[in-house]
Amino acid sequence: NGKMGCCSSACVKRIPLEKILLRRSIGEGAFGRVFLGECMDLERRKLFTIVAVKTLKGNCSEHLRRDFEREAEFLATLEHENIVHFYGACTETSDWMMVFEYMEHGDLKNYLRSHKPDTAQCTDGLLPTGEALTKPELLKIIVQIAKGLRFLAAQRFVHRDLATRNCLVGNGLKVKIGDFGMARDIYSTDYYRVEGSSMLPVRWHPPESIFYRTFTIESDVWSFGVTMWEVVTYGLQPWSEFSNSEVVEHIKNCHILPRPSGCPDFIYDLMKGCWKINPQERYTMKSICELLKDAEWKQPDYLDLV
Ligand SMILES: CC(C)(C)c1ccc(C(=O)Nc2cc(-c3ccccc3)nn2-c2ccccc2)cc1
Repeated sequence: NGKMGCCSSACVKRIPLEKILLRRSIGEGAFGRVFLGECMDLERRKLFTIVAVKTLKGNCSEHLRRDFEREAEFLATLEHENIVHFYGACTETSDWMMVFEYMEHGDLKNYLRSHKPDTAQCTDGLLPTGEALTKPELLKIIVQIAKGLRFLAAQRFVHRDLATRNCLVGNGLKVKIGDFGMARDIYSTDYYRVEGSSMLPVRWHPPESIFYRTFTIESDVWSFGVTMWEVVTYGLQPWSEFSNSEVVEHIKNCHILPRPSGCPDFIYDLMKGCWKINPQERYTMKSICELLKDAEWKQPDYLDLV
């Protein structure tokens, strides 16, 4: 089900079943469930580690199991502070388990939506669960996703589904790219079932991915631009005024998302650099990280009242 890349020599750490304690379900999807749990003897000097455990339903096909194995092998090779850490797998029972680091605040899309400034809050009736995120904090989130994606690009890994729904938030506003394959269940409106093929997140895809089904490091850069737009708007739906089929038309006509109110020009210029129609003209994640390095959110808020 996932799209993790080629199998690698890295062996996956085998975690014995008796070391894993599942506490409560934190996610339910078509292909399995995710639990909050504890894992013994995972880290030195620690009796147990709080973990997120993704289970793969026991009755799934042999093909899915092979997929699962390959994904686990590949995940084990990716180590970066902005990529969700994968500890290992347990295949002793019919329900296989993948053990990940636990990110306390869940997915970034939900986190942004529940930390919006008051003004925009009352529209959807959601009560703020915490303080609104400040502009400098939004920039800090964008920088962390950029570093994670730069690392994946350096590993020649094409993600194909970068979006805030597939990023996770931990304590201290730690943000990492990673997910449990639940996005199509939890955020089904982000996906469009194109004729006969799988569900595609067309609002995050460049023209070449939608029309030629090519996915590259450069198409991930386009998705990063849309992900920045999501962060700056505290989790708005891109092209929310259009249906999926209208969005496909829009992208075909080279329309790009408008500058969100309050978004500084230097951030919107970065987005536009990710949305060049010619993939080769788009910024690289390396150049984006450079440009973000010395940037702060200088734009005072009152400017977006004009
Ligand atoms: C950022 C890293 C490299 C850590 C990464 C990259 C890709 C995925 C991924 O591909 N997720 C993913 C999608 C689906 C998926 C479900 C249903 C339909 C279509 C796709 N499953 N998974 C999944 C499978 C096993 C473990 C966890 C996640 C995750 C992290």
